[in-house]
Amino acid sequence: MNATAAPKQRRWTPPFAERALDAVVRVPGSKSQTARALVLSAISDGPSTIRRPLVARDTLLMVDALRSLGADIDTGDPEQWTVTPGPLRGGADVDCGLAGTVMRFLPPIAALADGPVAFDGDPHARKRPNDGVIKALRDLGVEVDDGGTPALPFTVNATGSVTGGALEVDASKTSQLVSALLLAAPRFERGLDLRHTGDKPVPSRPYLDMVVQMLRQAGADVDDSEENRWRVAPGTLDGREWVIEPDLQNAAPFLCAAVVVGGRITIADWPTRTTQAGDRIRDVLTELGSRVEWSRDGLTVIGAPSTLEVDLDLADASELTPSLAALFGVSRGTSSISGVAHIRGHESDRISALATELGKLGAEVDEREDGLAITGRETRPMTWETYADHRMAHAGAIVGLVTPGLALSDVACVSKTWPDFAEVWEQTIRGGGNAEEAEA
Ligand SMILES: O=C(O)C1=C[C@@H](OP(=O)(O)O)[C@@H](O)[C@H](O)C1
Ligand SMILES: C=C(OP(=O)(O)O)C(=O)O
Repeated sequence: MNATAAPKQRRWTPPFAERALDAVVRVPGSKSQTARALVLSAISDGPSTIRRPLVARDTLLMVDALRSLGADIDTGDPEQWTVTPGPLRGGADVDCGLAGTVMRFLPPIAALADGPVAFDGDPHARKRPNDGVIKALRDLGVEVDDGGTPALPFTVNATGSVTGGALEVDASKTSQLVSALLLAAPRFERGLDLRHTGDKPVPSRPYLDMVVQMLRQAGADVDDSEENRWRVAPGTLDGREWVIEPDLQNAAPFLCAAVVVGGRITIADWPTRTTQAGDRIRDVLTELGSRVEWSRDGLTVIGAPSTLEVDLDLADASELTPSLAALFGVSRGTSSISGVAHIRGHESDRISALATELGKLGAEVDEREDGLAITGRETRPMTWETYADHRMAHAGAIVGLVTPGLALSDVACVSKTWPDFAEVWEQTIRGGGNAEEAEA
């Protein structure tokens, strides 16, 4: 199977949970850290290594794209990739798949190449918002040909350099616009003085701490002391060793499973300090009444099915929405999620997709512009549509724990960030998890 091609659909019946859970789960590396490490390594002055990278469709698409732009990337060892930068060349065709990180992070890098770079992706990727990136590049003096529609497909007509300087953007649809510009900024002749001037706040803020931290680790001079303003000095970046943390967003469905079914789930190697937005799940599950404990192995959640009544603003951790909405859809009580209007532009319109599927399941759902209120009711057998969205598949797996006769229309979409998700989920629910296997 070609790991970067759009996956062929596979129907899946997730396991029904027969007993309380007791498992240690090892989740693969952070998508967001792997993407940033790849980009920074490709524009550094020397070679880098990336330890424990995420090996999945999104990051392999990033690898392919950076190779076509001139980097030499060795992915032969899945535990450690090496990146040797080369001059950025034009003439490349970049396949973004459905990866927001590729479609946003790479156009500003492509603008530094010595010729045109064309971008396209999966059918739904053409619907994801990218007007911010295109407008920002034009405001920086880079010519972009989008055929009149500011979304994929488009071509960045690069000429080898970007002047940079002061720039205002509206990043309220996606934080990735800010991350994208900051990643390329050290290579702009005058660096970048970037301001978010939109009426609404930038969502998913922890990802901006992540990009600033990683830029500094690579030797960049970044000033983020003023709210909604980031200043990056021009300069070179150092090649280095990156160590990627486990992906906490991908851990979330497993932790939610402990609450739905009862029992304990440990996620191995949970970082004690992190900029990952998914770390928020610890506080959320504590607020929901679960026990959350650190141990030598990692982070353990001890859950029990109970009535859930919370109102969560998930603006900073919006990718948790599908798993938590699924949890609310199979629990007693009414809970709500707000602050996530922008996830209508994620891999699917997640608010509408969740409202539709949870409604079919039997839950009472109030779909709002920026979230959902959900009251769990008795569930009924159904086909849970996944909309080519990995996190909708995670949500379907959660509701399947207590819904006999539920099948997912497609589980292959999980290849975006974790090709083995379904197998690990089955092992975990049936007993054991995957940690011993990973260590063997
Ligand atoms: O920078 C990143 O790595 C990401 C930022 C977030 O994007 P949004 O700001 O669009 O939510 C997040 O949802 C996405 O999965 C990864
Ligand atoms: C929003 C997501 O991804 P992307 O990086 O494609 O925006 C996600 O993984 O939930």
